[in-house]
Amino acid sequence: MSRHRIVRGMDYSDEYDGYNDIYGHSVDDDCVSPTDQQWLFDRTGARGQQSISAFISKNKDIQEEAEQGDDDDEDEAYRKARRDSESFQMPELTDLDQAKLSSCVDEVRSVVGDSVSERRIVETTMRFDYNIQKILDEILNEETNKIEREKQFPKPKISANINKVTTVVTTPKTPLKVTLATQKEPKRGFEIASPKVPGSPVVSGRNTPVDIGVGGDDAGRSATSIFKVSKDQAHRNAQQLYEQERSSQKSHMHMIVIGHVDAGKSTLMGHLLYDTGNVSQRVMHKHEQESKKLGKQSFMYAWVLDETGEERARGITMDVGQSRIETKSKIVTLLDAPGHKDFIPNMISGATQADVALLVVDATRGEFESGFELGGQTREHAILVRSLGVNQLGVVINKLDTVGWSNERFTEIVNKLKSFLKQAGFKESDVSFTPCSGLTGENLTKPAQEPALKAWYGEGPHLLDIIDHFKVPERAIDRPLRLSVSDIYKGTGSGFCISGRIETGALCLNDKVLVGASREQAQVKSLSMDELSQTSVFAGDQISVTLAGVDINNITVGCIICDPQMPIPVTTRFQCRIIVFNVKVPITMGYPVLLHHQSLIEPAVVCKLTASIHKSTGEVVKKKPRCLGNNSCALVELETSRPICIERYADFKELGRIMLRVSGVTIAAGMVTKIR
Ligand SMILES: Nc1nc2c(ncn2[C@@H]2O[C@H](COP(=O)(O)OP(=O)(O)OP(=O)(O)O)[C@@H](O)[C@H]2O)c(=O)[nH]1
Repeated sequence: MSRHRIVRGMDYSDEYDGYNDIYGHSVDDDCVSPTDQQWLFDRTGARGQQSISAFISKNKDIQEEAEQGDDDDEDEAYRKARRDSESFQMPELTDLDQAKLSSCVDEVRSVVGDSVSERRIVETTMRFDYNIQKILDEILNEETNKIEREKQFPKPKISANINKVTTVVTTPKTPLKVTLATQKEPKRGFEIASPKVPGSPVVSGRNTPVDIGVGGDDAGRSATSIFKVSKDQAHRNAQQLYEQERSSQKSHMHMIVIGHVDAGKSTLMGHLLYDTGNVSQRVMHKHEQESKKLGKQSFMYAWVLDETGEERARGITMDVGQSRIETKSKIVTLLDAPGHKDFIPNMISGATQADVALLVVDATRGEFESGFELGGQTREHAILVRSLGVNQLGVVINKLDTVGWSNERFTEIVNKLKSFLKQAGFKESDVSFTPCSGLTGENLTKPAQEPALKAWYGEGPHLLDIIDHFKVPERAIDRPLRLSVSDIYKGTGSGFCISGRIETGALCLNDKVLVGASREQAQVKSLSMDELSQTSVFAGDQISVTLAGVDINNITVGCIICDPQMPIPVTTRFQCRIIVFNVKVPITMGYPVLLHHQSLIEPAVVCKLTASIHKSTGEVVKKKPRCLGNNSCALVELETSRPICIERYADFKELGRIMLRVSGVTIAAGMVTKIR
C-alpha cells in the first residue's frame, strides 16, 4: 500500500481495510511523552557516549580540500543583480509615512490590481499626500482616458511588409469604471456558511474569489463554469506528460528520519551524506574544526544538517533539516526531524512530506529503554508517521559501538520493536532492521568491517541498501491538483513564493489555481524544484512556486492550492473517525484540541460525539457516548474556528488524515469521513 494511490474507481471499503490495519490495534498508554519537562533541553552533556572519546582519538582530522570558488564574489554578483533590477528609488520617508504609503499602495492595488506600476502608485500617493480617494480618482481617470485614447487612435501595428503600415483596431480593455464609493467588497467563498467566522483572511480584490460554497461532501466540486482555465490546462493528460518528462530519470522519494532525542539521527545522516560524497571534504573539515573549538567534536557530522547557531549551541535539532542523496535506483530527499518532544509540530510537518521513514533507536543500555519504554519519542514518532500514511519503515539500531556490537542486544531490541510496530499498523514485510553506528560510519555505505559485527551480521544489507530497496509510492498524477503549502516567502522578482508538496495531480507554468479557503484565483509565474526551474511538476514533488494575482495575506502555511476545475472542499465542520491514544481527561463534547492537517495547525473543538465504534470491525458500539477514554475508537465531529480546506479520506487519502494534539501531546489520530 502506498501513500499516494489513485483512488478513482476504487472500492472504498477496501481502502478502509488499511484504516483498520492502522487503528485496529491498541497502542500502549505510554506512547506519548509527559508534558511537564523543561522547555529548554540541552543534550550537550549527553549520556551514554562511551565510545566518543575513543572515536575522536581514532578519527584522524579530515584534510582540508583546496578552496573552490569564491563565495564572496558570488554574493557580490547577486547583490549587484538585485541592485540593477531595483532601479526605482523609493522616497525616503519616516516610519509613519512609510506605513501610510504601504497602506495606500495596498488599497490602490486592491482596486486596480497589477495593471498599474508600483512607481506610478507611489508617485501619485506622494502627489496627493496619501489621500486615497484622490489617488484612486487620479489613477482610475488616467486609466480610463488611456483606454479612450487607444480607442480613438489605435496604435499602428507593423505588418510583415515593413514598407506598408497597417492599422489594426485593437479591442480596448474594459475601462476601469470602479470608484472607491461604488467598489463592492468582494464576496469570500467561505463567508456563505460561516458568517460568525472571526479573523478571516483579507481578500485582495485583484482576483475575485470563486463563490462556490462551503461545506458538504461535494462542496465546490464543480467550479468549471465559473472559473475559466486555458484549453491546455483543461484537457491536459498529466500522466502522459509525466511519462514524457520523467521516464528517463531516476524516481524521487522523500524519507523522514525520526526517533527519540539523541538517538543519533543527524549524526547518521551527516555521515551518510559525507560518505556518499554529498558533503565536501572542505566543509567537513570546517565542521570538525569549529565543533572541536567548542568542545563538541562528537557533533561534527550532526552539524551537516543542524545548521542554525541555536541548534549547534544546544546540540539538538529544532527544525526539519533537508538534504538529498542518490542511490543506485533513486534520488532520495532526506528530512532530518527533531527528536525532542517540544518540536513535534515540526516533525509532523516534515512527516506530511514523507513517503517512507527511517526510525533511529539508540542501542546503548538504558537509552533504548528511555526512548521506547519510558515515555520517549520512539513510539510517538512511529505512530505519528504511520497515522500520516507512511507504511514503509527502515529501523536503524544505532550506536551499536556502545554495546560492543552485541548480537544479543540487537536481537533484544528488534524483538521489542517488532511487536510494537505491528500493533502500530506496520506490516512485517514493510519493516527492515539494520545495525549501524552513525558516529564511526559502520555499515552505512559498505558492508560491515568491524570484526565483532561481521562475525554475526556477515554481508548483511547496509543502510544505503535499505534506502535503495524502499518502494517508491505510486503517485496520484491523474487526479486533480492538490498542493499543500509548507512555507511562504518573498521571492526576488514580482509576486511571492510558496513552497510545498504536490499531493496529487500536476502543475504547469501559467496554470490558474485557487488558493486556500478564500479560493482566490492566482496564476503560476514560475516553478522550481531543488532550485532548478521547471515547466511542469507532479504529485510527490516538493516544489517552490511563484504566484501572481493573489494577496500574500490570503495564503497561510497549511492551506491547500487546488485545481479550479475541481476545487477542494472548504468547511468549518467535518466528521472523522478517530482512535484516542492517551488522554488525561476523557474527551467530551466541547473538548478543545489543536488540529494538525498537513502543515496546518488550527484550533478546533470536538463538537459532537456521534458514536463509539469497534476498533477492528468498525461497528457502532454505542450511539452518542458521553465521553471517550484511552484507546477508544469513535466517530466525532470537529469544528474549526476558521474555514479550512480538507478532503474525505475516501476521496483523497493524502488529504483526509488528521491528528489531534493537546498541550504538546498527541491525543488522537483519525480520518475524515464526512464534510458538513
Ligand atoms: N557512540 C556513539 N555516539 C553517537 C552515535 N551517533 C551519534 N552519537 C552521539 O549522540 C549524540 C547525539 O547525536 P545527534 O546526531 O545530534 O542526535 P539526534 O538524534 O539527531 O538528536 P535530535 O535531532 O536533537 O533528536 C552526539 O553526541 C553524537 O556524537 C554512534 O553511532 N555512536
